[in-house]
Amino acid sequence: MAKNRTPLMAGNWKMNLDHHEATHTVQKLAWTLKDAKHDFNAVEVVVCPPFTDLRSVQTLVDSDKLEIGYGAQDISAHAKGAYTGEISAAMLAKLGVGYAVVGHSERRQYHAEDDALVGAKAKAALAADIIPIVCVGEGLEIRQAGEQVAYTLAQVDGAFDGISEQDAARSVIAYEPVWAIGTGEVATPEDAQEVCGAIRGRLAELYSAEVADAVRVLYGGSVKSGNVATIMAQPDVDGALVGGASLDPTEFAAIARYQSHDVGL
Ligand SMILES: O=C(CO)COP(=O)(O)O
Repeated sequence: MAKNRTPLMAGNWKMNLDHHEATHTVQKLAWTLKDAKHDFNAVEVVVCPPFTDLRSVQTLVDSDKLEIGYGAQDISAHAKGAYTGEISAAMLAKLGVGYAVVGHSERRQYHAEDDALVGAKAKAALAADIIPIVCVGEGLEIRQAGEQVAYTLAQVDGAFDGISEQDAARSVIAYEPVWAIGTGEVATPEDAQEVCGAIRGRLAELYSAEVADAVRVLYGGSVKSGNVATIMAQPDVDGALVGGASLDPTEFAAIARYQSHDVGL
């Protein structure tokens, strides 16, 4: 069955590239895609730089009328007030931010974020019309025990608890098996499909067939231009959340076009 969801290619830069480098990278990405006559309506392209880059990226995107979207890597669950170091959804919305990654495994691991907090962040994003990219995925031990589906679906249940059908329908979920992040150990297309398909099935149970059909489920973990096409061929994979390979604009442009690009990554 043909997918009727617009694929989304999102680059998570993590803690890389200052605001000067961000400007160069987004410019080069835009030019490369323009040269290739990329249809941004056919495949959406988004970068998620560090917070300190967002204003520069906004200025560039606005002044050059780029079709590249941009998102944040995290968002506060709180609206405002005495939360030192946090960035609110309203502040991000003011910068034209369209997406926010929530619950990335690195935040779960290093900042002890649990499903309840991830859900609260997703709700804060949605309330400001920012689309949350809710990250889920199992670690190596869970995978070795064959528990990846149950584990990941429990994360989906927790993160979407209390989120309305309408809000769920415009959310994005990224399945990122922790063992495949930054390791070069990409999940097989079948591994990705197994869990992405199960996530869609769970959305149908939690909400409705319409919500399950609307939500974009991304795969993330060592995605490169050389493996993106087979991953994207899976029926329930609607895009990729790309870490390391998104720092190279030529490579990320190739990924967005599902085309192999030999940069030796
Ligand atoms: O964590 C990731 C994206 O959020 C994946 O990172 P890599 O693409 O570097 O494996």
